[in-house]
Amino acid sequence: MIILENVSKSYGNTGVPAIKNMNLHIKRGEFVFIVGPSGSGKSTLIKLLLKELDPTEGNITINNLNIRRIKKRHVPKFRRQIGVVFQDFRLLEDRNVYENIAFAQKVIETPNRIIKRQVPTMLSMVGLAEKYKSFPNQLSGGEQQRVALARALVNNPKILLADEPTGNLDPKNSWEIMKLLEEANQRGTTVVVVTHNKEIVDAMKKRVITMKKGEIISDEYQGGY
Ligand SMILES: Nc1ncnc2c1ncn2[C@@H]1O[C@H](COP(=O)(O)OP(=O)(O)OP(=O)(O)O)[C@@H](O)[C@H]1O
Repeated sequence: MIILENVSKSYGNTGVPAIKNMNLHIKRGEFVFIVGPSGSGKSTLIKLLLKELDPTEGNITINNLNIRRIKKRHVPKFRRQIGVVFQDFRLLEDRNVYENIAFAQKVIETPNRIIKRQVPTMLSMVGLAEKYKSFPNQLSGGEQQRVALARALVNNPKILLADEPTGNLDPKNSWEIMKLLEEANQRGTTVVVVTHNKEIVDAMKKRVITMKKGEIISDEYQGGY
C-alpha cells in the first residue's frame, strides 16, 4: 500500500536531511504509529506521502503508483484516496459542521442526495449527530477533531494519515479519537498516526515505527513508545 525506497528529503541546500535514506513498507489494512523526538522527520514523512513535498532522492509508491510520476494536475485526484487529520483540526470556521463535511464531498462532485445521506451517517459515527448546525467555534477541541475525522473519512479513503491528532486534546478526548481511528482501520482503511502520546501508543499495541534524525531506529509490531 505504502512503499518508500531509499527516500531522502532535504530542505534547501544546506544542513542535514530531514529524511535520510528511508525504507519502509506499510501493508494494506495496517495501523501504524510513527513516533520520535521533535525534529526527527515525522511531519516531513506525512507531507511526502501526501505529495505536498517530493523526495530529494528515492521513490514512494502508494497503491501501486510511483507518486513522483503524478502530474501536477492529477495531484488532487491522487489525494482523494487519502484522508488527513491534523493537530489543529483545520475546519472551515465560517461553515457549520454539516457544511464542513459536505464540502469534502462537493469537491469531488458527489450528488446532493448522497451527501444528504452520508453526512448524517458520518456524524452519528463520530457521535455528533445533534451538532450538525454548530460552527467550529461553538465546539470543544474533541468535538472539532471528531468533525475533522468525519470529514477525512466521508469519501471512504484507502489511507488515513493523522499528524498528531490528539496533540490539542485531553486524555479522554484523545482516547475517543484513537478509538475512531481504530474503527476506521477495522473497516479496512490503512491508518498512519504520528503521535507523542506515549500512554496511547503503549496501550494500543500496534506497529510502532520510531524515527530519530530522519531515520527509522526501530520498527516493532505490538510495539511501545
Ligand atoms: N519548511 C522547512 N524548511 C526547512 N527545514 C524544515 C522545514 N520543515 C521542517 N524542517 C526541518 O526538518 C527536520 C524535520 O522536521 P519535521 O517537522 O519533519 O519533524 P517532526 O518529527 O515532525 O517534529 P515535531 O515532532 O516537532 O513535529 C527538522 O530539523 C526541521 O527543522
